[in-house]
Amino acid sequence: MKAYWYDNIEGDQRLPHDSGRPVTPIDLTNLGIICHHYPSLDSVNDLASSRDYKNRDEVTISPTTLPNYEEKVKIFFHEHLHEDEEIRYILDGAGYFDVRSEGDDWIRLRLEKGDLAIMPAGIYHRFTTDEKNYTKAMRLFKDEPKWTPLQRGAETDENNFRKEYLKSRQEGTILSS
Ligand SMILES: CSCCC(=O)/C(O)=C/O
Ligand SMILES: [Fe+2]
Repeated sequence: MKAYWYDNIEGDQRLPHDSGRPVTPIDLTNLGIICHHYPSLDSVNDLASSRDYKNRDEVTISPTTLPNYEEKVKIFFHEHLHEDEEIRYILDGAGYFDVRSEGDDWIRLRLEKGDLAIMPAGIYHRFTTDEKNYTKAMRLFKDEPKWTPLQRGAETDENNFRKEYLKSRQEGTILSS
């Protein structure tokens, strides 16, 4: 996993957009983000049990495998939040998660095969593949596999999960395990 400040230069979202300014693990911890590199599924299974995640699915984001690819890519890259923690494990290929910093700037996380990221409920973020247009990811869910993105707007700023997230960041109460 590599983390850096996004360069904000207009253009293809799939390009690295690396400003050259690195983001430290402490910056990520302060946002409530946890990253691991797990070469085998055993560690993923252990993490799933320890956080009581009962379900999972796999998604292959590429033009040939994902129905309505172009539409989905747009939805993934539209800034949103979830009311659940988001855990993603990259099984193959690579992709970028952009997450909002405390000052509302974009931080880009490049995840490759074996990388796992946990993003807290309420954090604003978006996702894109890289230029190879291929990300195979495992999505972990506590209960039924459901994926509900709430696009950023006045309503999500008032969302209780968003408010809880901001509160927890002030208090530093999200555990970084
Ligand atoms: C790489 S998993 C597909 C994208 C996704 O689940 C998500 O929540 C993007 O923000
Ligand atoms: Fe998401």
